[in-house]
Amino acid sequence: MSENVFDVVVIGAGPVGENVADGAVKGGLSVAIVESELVGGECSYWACMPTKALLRDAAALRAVRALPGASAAVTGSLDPAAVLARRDAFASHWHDDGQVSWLESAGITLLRGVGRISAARTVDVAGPDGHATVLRARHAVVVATGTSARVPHVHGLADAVPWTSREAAAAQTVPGRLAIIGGGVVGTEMATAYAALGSQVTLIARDGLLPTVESFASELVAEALKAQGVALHLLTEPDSVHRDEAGTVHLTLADGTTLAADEVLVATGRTPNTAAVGLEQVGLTPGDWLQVDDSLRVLGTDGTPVGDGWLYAAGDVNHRAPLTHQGKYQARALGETIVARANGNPVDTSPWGRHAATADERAVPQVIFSDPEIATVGHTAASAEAAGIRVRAVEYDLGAVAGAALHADGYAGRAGMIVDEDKQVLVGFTVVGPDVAELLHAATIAIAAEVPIDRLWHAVPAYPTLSEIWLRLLETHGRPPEAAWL
Ligand SMILES: Cc1cc2nc3c(=O)[nH]c(=O)nc-3n(C[C@H](O)[C@H](O)[C@H](O)COP(=O)(O)OP(=O)(O)OC[C@H]3O[C@@H](n4cnc5c(N)ncnc54)[C@H](O)[C@@H]3O)c2cc1C
Ligand SMILES: NC(=O)c1ccc[n+]([C@@H]2O[C@H](COP(=O)([O-])OP(=O)(O)OC[C@H]3O[C@@H](n4cnc5c(N)ncnc54)[C@H](O)[C@@H]3O)[C@@H](O)[C@H]2O)c1
Repeated sequence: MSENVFDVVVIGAGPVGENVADGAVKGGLSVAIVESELVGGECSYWACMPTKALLRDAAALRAVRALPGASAAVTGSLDPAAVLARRDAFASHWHDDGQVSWLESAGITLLRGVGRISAARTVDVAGPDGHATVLRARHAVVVATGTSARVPHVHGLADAVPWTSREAAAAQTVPGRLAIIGGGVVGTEMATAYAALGSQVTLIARDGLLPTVESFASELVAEALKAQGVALHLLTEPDSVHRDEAGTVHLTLADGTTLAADEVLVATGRTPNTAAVGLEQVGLTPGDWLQVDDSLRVLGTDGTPVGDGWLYAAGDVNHRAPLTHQGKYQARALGETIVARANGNPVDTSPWGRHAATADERAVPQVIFSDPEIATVGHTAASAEAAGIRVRAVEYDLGAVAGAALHADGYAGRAGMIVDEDKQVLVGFTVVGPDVAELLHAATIAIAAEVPIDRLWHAVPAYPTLSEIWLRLLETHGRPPEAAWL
């Protein structure tokens, strides 16, 4: 067994672990990163990149078909083999050489194997060749181990060998019939992708389709999925699943409906990869999400940082905002935090402070790449109310904006903004419609910068663009009374 000492040890080389390591190295610290599968994590090989590649061709085709002159130039149909081949390239053919080279160029030491905390500031690495290494950290250990698909306890489901998001993202053939359990983001995006690739898709959504977004957005996507031939079974769930000898999967739903499919995809949420990272060594329960404070230090059961604050958790594993961009945002803050503490410098975790991941609570942007797309940031009306904020919600028909009508014939979309009526600032924004993803960042800036509504009236959208929705929403809300926010 060999032993090595570094300033920082990171467990998990997904997008978040990589960025924590990079930040610490740039601050002059030595870093070892431990990875048990592929450097780059879920996002690069089985999540963001391959799934968006599966969706992109169908979105482009839809855009062309909404314009009579352009659609005349499109004579064939989608080529699934070409889509899957392009997806393979975006998943780097499931090889991580490129990201390993980047680690090397950044000066980060990679150890292949499973990392496990064995004592304070100590990580044991069980290498694939049976070689064990002990890593000691002078300053910090960071857990960035992400999540795995959660498979619910449904009778017969595990025996039916279901697809998880990994198999859906990496499939080499398109099933004739695909049943999807779960109407969240994964379920909705994969229903969109596989319907376009030619599968007969059935989606079972216990809590309705996309239950956490504004209903005007989820309803438009539900209608569009139905129009694409997707069978929606809402507000019910599977009671039992069985794969017969011929390979057909049979599902019986709680409402008595029976279904048959060639594959079944489970998309019912995630479970943290903490079962084997040695949480018991620090008095925590293996398999639990990691609770963290504002500087991402792991908290013990008494709510105070573990040990003297040497253990951190970033990304999906802390359950704050399980998205790649938010995890990388945490990673940037955490890299600087570890460097500051190592140098005995102060750490600013006040709201919007240099070392605080405040946006995780106030301004999380997300694009759901359904057809039509949904783009959201900050609160919905329901979440603002639950947070005790006095808000006013206004909505507007996006299709009525000149830029939208020009963008596509029959453009159907809608947008809504949530205004904190006491502070007169935007706290939430949702838009649904074809090609709305790039509209989102303006709203993210308005929320993170707390731009007063009165000032937003001076941010004039160009004509004729989709962004004119901003003007219509402001007009619908009306100008705040003078000095209302003082
Ligand atoms: C189907 C799907 C699509 C998604 N699409 C998007 C999207 O479009 N946009 C977006 O922002 N987010 C998307 N997400 C979410 C995104 O994938 C995650 O937020 C992101 O991957 C989290 O990064 P992470 O570094 O925290 O964890 P991960 O990417 O999960 O990386 C963790 C790494 O740790 C390693 N590891 C785990 N345990 C150990 C151990 N004990 N020792 C050593 N290594 C270990 C793993 O092998 C893995 O490489 C999607 C998720 C799914 C499932
Ligand atoms: N474009 C993106 O940003 C993107 C894309 C995909 C995934 N992600 C992230 O990946 C994570 C996982 O997504 P997900 O869709 O798996 O989880 P999710 O939590 O978004 O949705 C899971 C859904 O499954 C349903 N469900 C749970 N148990 C069920 C059961 N037994 N039967 C039927 N339905 C059941 C729930 O009602 C819920 O709506 C999320 O954090 C998401 O943000 C992001």
